[in-house]
Amino acid sequence: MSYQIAIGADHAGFTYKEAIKNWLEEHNYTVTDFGTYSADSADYADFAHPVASAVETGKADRGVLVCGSGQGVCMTANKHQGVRAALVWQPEIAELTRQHNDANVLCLPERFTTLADALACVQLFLETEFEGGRHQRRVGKIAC
Ligand SMILES: O=C(CO)[C@H](O)[C@H](O)[C@H](O)COP(=O)(O)O
Repeated sequence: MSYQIAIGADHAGFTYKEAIKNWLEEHNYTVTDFGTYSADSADYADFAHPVASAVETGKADRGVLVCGSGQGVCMTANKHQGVRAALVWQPEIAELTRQHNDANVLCLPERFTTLADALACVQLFLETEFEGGRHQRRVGKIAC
């Protein structure tokens, strides 16, 4: 069965969201695109909540969100139970947040990272395994 990815962005993340969607589809992921669907000004929470809900309810295996700084989508997604949304701007951080934090939603800042780095982050986020062990204990302490 194909891996399900929920994706979303505001206007400031629209260009990278489109490029990431194309990359995911070229690599045989199944993508649900929650918008936005143009570069017109929009509110990041309107797209981050549906993506996070899809991960929270198991309708998506992972989520990818993009806004200008990555902050607004990340704050919004982390309001959802079971969602561990990580703000990531370079590939090494993408790898670490999978290995150490078992992140299930990737938040990217279009205004502060290159598209090449953003795509590398997506690839590492999807292909890197959680290490468990001491990190499992710590992740277990996040929920309150
Ligand atoms: O949520 C954000 C900041 O925390 C995002 O970067 C938004 O994309 C940004 O605030 C949008 O700004 P704009 O001036 O309305 O384009």
